[in-house]
Amino acid sequence: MATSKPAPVQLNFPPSSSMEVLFSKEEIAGRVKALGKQISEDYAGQSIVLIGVLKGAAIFLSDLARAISVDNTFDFVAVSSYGRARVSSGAVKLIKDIDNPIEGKHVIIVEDILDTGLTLSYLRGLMLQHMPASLKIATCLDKPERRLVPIEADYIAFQIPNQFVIGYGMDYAEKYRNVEDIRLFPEEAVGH
Ligand SMILES: O=P(O)(O)OC[C@H]1O[C@H](OP(=O)(O)OP(=O)(O)O)[C@H](O)[C@@H]1O
Ligand code: HPA
Ligand SMILES: [Mg+2]
Repeated sequence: MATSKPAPVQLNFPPSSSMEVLFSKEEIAGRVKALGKQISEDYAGQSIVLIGVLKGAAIFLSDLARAISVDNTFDFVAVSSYGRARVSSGAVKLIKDIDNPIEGKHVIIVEDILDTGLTLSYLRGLMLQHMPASLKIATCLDKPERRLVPIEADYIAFQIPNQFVIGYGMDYAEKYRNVEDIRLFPEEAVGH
């Protein structure tokens, strides 16, 4: 009797230098500076808590925090999500909560990318339970075509079409987070 095993997933890791640059590090720096200025104006005279979503948002948060001139502190959360691309149930689970209370504080959740919206809509609900004075969302990238739940960011560096990207914190199978530009990951290299 023939038994058929599922084929092992083949992951290809082409060099990032072979990938098309969508946004150069200079363009990113320009947009981050502009967002920092906008946030500083919107929160003039107040202090804010930035909450980064590990791991993707770490690099954007570190640049954004330094582009904001009003008092700010930061904290991190981590979530695990299961088969986001394939399963529409979109189960998201918190695996690291905030370290410090945010009740009565002005909070901005910071993400690298808003894609289906499942991660941010889960986190927004969770953070609202902590009764912050206000809650907004800043994202480096917004991929509106992929949205499965209605959610929008308040601060967006760039909108992108439905293409997979890497760099500036974003990974493919944990690689390429340290790439300085945001680049298009080639469709043909995605593991099947
Ligand atoms: O809008 P969504 O469809 O929910 O997708 C966006 C989320 O997915 C990625 O994180 P991921 O869970 O892959 O983990 P990572 O941040 O550690 O890369 C990305 O960093 C966002 O957090
Ligand atoms: O385009 C993407 N790149 C990396 N991680 C992601 N998570 C959701 N979309 C993406
Ligand atoms: Mg993430």
